[in-house]
Amino acid sequence: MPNGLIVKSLSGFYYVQDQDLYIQCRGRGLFRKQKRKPLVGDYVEYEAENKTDGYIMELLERKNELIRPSIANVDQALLVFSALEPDFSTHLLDRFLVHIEAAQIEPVIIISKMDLLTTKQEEEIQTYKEHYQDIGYRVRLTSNVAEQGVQWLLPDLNDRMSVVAGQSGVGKSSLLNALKPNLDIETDKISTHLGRGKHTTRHVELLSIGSGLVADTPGFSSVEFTDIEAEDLALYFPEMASRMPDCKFRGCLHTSEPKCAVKVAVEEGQIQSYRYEHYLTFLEEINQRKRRY
Ligand SMILES: Nc1nc2c(ncn2[C@@H]2O[C@H](COP(=O)(O)OP(=O)(O)OP(=O)(O)O)[C@@H](O)[C@H]2O)c(=O)[nH]1
Ligand SMILES: [Zn+2]
Repeated sequence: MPNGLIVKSLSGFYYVQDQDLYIQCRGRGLFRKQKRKPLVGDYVEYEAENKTDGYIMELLERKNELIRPSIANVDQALLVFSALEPDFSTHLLDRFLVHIEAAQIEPVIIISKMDLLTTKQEEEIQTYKEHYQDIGYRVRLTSNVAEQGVQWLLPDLNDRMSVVAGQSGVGKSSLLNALKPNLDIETDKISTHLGRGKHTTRHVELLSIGSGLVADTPGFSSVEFTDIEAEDLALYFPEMASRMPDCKFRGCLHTSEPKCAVKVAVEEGQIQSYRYEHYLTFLEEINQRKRRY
């Protein structure tokens, strides 16, 4: 049976892309009975009745699943933060990063509105950029995305599926709109093909850019640690995770335990102290939440 990718879901139809084929499918009745809902981003087995219509017969295993937007198999999140308006906050950045690490999604940290900064402020952002790069993260700085286009971002988008996320006002829509000139070719083709106007109904759609896919709608804008356990938190700080095996005690939470390799690294300046402070804050939040239940 042929395999394809659901690139759009609208009014009970799933649009399955299989190389050059673009097939309007219905889900098998069985899915409803089993309470399984095909999602945009799902890889599926389908049966085509002809070149344009078919049925989804089986959903292949999902790597992950986001709620908003409702989408499966996300590889990467473009985490947008503005340098100013709203002010850049490592606290908020770390909060997003923990969430993304826990979901096993690769982050790309994008810091927008660099054009608004004084030289001194710019140096500060450059320092943070180095800190996060040292941890192993990709960091991209950008000014006026609209004029800049997206050439700078294209290499990051290839061969994977991305979503855009970040708090309100940071420039997520601006980024998506900057991607659009590239995208319109694809969307136009698809719309004509389906004989309906473009963007008439709000829906999630995967758009191809270069050899990558991007969900055409901003994703989550806030995060809470609802499903993260205290013992796991340090795993989502890569620079702590790599040092944990050297802690004296198994199950070390890196707070007041003796011979903690993480705390030694903080004291020696190998781990940024603000990162460690955020770890402690998040740990406290997780423990508070536990006490409430
Ligand atoms: N100076 C400057 N302004 C920017 C930049 N990127 C976005 N903006 C402006 O910032 C404001 C917010 O941008 P949006 O793209 O709407 O932000 P958003 O993240 O989509 O916001 P929500 O829709 O509220 O989630 C708009 O007025 C943009 O024109 C930038 O790189 N430089
Ligand atoms: Zn420790």
